[in-house]
Formats: sequence, C-alpha cells, structure tokens
Amino acid sequence: MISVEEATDRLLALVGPVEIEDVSLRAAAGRILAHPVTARHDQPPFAASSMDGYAIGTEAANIGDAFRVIGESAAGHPFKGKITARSAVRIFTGAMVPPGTVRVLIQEDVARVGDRIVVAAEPGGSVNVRAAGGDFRAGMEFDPKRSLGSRDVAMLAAMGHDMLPVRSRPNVAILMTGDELRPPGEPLGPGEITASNGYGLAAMFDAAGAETHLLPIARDTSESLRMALELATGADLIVTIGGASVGDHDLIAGAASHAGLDLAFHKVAMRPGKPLLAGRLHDAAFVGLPGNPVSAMVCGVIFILPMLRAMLTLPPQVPTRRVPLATSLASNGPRQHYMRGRMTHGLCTPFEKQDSSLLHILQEADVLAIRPPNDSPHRKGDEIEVVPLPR
Ligand SMILES: Nc1nc2c(c(=O)[nH]1)N[C@H]1C(S)=C(S)[C@@H](COP(=O)(O)OP(=O)(O)OC[C@H]3O[C@@H](n4cnc5c(N)ncnc54)[C@H](O)[C@@H]3O)O[C@H]1N2
Ligand code: MOO
Repeated sequence: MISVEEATDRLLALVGPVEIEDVSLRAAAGRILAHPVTARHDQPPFAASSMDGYAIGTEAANIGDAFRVIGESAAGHPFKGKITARSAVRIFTGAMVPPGTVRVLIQEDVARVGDRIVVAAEPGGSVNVRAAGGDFRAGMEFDPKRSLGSRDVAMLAAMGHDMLPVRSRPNVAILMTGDELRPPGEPLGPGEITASNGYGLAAMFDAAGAETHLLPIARDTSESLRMALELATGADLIVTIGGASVGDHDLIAGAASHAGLDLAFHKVAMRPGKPLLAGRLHDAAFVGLPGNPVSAMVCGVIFILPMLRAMLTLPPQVPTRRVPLATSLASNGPRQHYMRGRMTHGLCTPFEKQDSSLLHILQEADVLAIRPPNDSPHRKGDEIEVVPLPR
C-alpha cells in the first residue's frame, strides 16, 4: 500500500489546468482569474473633494478671510472654470475639484452671505482633496491568486472590468454505486439505506469551484457500472463512491478497468480511505472512493479538493496547522489516521468514536487530527497537526 503523500503525488499527476473562459463581473465571485488584469483608469480618475464645502485656491485660510463664490462643482457636474486666489467654488463630496484648487473648506467652518463666504472657524489641517490615482493608478496589476470574493469584485468593478478571464469550473461527475442505495426522501425497503455521500461531496466540490453532476445511482452489476461510466463522458474528473474494496460485489476496479482505466494505484495506507483507487479514464481523471460515508468525505477533503485546486491553478496543498491536544491518545496503527476532532479554546479533542460510518460525528467535527503511521502515544498538551474541515 502506498502512503498518503505518494497517493497525493500520483493524484495530482492525473490532472492539469482547466480551460479559460470569459464571464461577466456579476458571475465572477468564486471564480479564479486566469491571468492578471490591469486597471483601465486612475481611481479616482480626477482629484476629488472628500467633503461638502468650498474649494479655494490658497493654503492660507484664517478666521475672517473672505472669498467670492464663483460657481459650483457637484459629483458628475464639474465646474468649468478655474479658481483664483481669492475665489471659491461651492463643492460637494466626490465632485471634481476645479483647476487651481489648493484645499476644500468644510461648510461647517464658513459662513455664507450671498456670493461670499467668510472663514468662521479655524479650519483643520486636512486639505480634503483626494488626489487623482490616490486609490490606484491606471495599469496597476491585479491577480489575487485565490477565488474572487466580494472585495475583489468591488476592486475589479472600480478598475473598469465588465468581463473577466477566469478558469472554467472543473466538470466533475459523481457516481454513487450500490444495490442498497435509495435517493434521499424515498422509502427504504429491507436492506436498503439512503445514499448520502454523493450529495455531501457535490456540495464540497461546488463550494471549491467545481460544477458537479450527480449521475443516477448505479447498481452492483458490471453492466450498470459500464452504462453509468459512459454517462460520465465529458467530465474532467469522474468520482465513484462505493464498491472499491475487496468484496464479491465491489466491482468498481473491474468495471473501470474494463472501460479503459489506466490505473495509477489502488489502496492507500490511510484510515479512513484505504480502498481508494485512481487513474486516467480516457480524457478524465478517475477516483474511486470507498463507500463508507466518512471515508468518502475525508478522501474528498484530503485528495479531491487538492486535485480541484490544481485544476484551477491554485496551490493544491491541504492546509494544516499545529494545535495542542486536549486529551491523551494511544499509539497509532500502520495507516495514517485522520481522526475526526473538535476544537475548543484552541485545544483539539478527537472524538471517542471513529467508525467510518458515523456521519453525525463527522458533521460535529471541525478538524481532522492527523496521526502518522505508527505514531507513538500522545499526552494531553502535545502538539498535533490538524486539517481544518471545510463547512
Ligand atoms: N475484507 C475486507 N473488507 C473490507 C475492507 C478490507 O480491506 N477487507 N476494507 C474496508 C474499508 S476500510 C472500507 S472503507 C470499506 C469500503 O468499501 P467499498 O468502497 O467497497 O464500499 P461499499 O462496500 O460499497 O460500502 C461501504 C458502506 O458504505 C455504504 N455506502 C456506499 N455508498 C454510499 C453512499 N453513496 N451513501 C451512503 N452510504 C453509502 C454502504 O452501504 C456500506 O455500508 O470496505 C471495508 N471492507
Ligand atoms: O478505510 Mo475504511 O475507509 O477505514 O472505513
């Protein structure tokens, strides 16, 4: 059996960057820029007043000084003339300051009588003018190298972009397999269970930037699996769930191989997730996940999310951090164990129950505590590496 590190390397070797497409700014949140974009103009494009008041053409303004008001500059309606030393222009926040402006007096500091203003209070030190390009300059490069968030979108809008080159969403096909599986909401006959993993994984992959399709549940027959794999044609990544182990009805490895799978590996020294298999199936990467609900979801976090990040040209590494343990732990066996745990006040408590069928434990967990193969026992307070679980 290969190690988690070796499996990760082989999985990442199965994928490459997805195509580039143009999307509208409104559809850009959550997407990844395919290349840097540049600001189309200075921001602000002109020197602008930051306050409502009067633009004047001199730095010196002492109590009692008078200025003649020669016009008005409002946002979107610039004053057409020029300011001289003893004149003033009524101005509003965001309006272009007229040529010759040295500062803006806020209206609270002046008294207006007819077409004259008189400085009535000591103006503060601020000139109340925002320089052209004071936020950013035309030509400035923007490349956040992460999925675009609301602040990035605001920035791109201000930079003058209505369409953006982004990485396509990796097209993922998920195939749940098993005669016992019924879709959620359907009544259960004898021996049947509700299919769950595919839904959780689809939500996980879509949140990571994929476009995931859930194929109809396949039965445990070679014919059903063959037909189902055909339905996955066109996907960048095919993920099957279940039937990956060694039982008489675990047919995925055989069916995928029959369909043309170029196998990269089968079985990883990890817990949960041991029966994982992967390879290339025609034009797609192929990953066969174990059926146990926790195994499938943990493998999604540890293996598929990095593959999706690589396809989106993001750094693929699984994020980890070191935290102290709130409890002691017995030694670990030969497989790398991803223990479901919970963080409280900065300390990690792995759950008592770690069976890979227990979805309610996974749902309550917020980290996976990593126990390397044959890890020695730990005392309370020892530091351990954890993977934060995505919501
Ligand atoms: N003799 C051995 N038996 C098993 C081994 C082994 O090494 N030797 N490995 C065990 C491990 S570890 C795992 S993990 C499981 C995984 O096996 P499969 O990938 O073949 O999964 P299934 O047998 O199809 O299903 C396991 C379990 O999960 C349920 N399941 C399947 N799909 C779904 C779904 N979409 N949603 C919810 N639950 C699902 C299924 O009903 C089973 O209960 O094999 C061990 N056995
Ligand atoms: O590897 Mo299995 O996923 O422990 O239950």
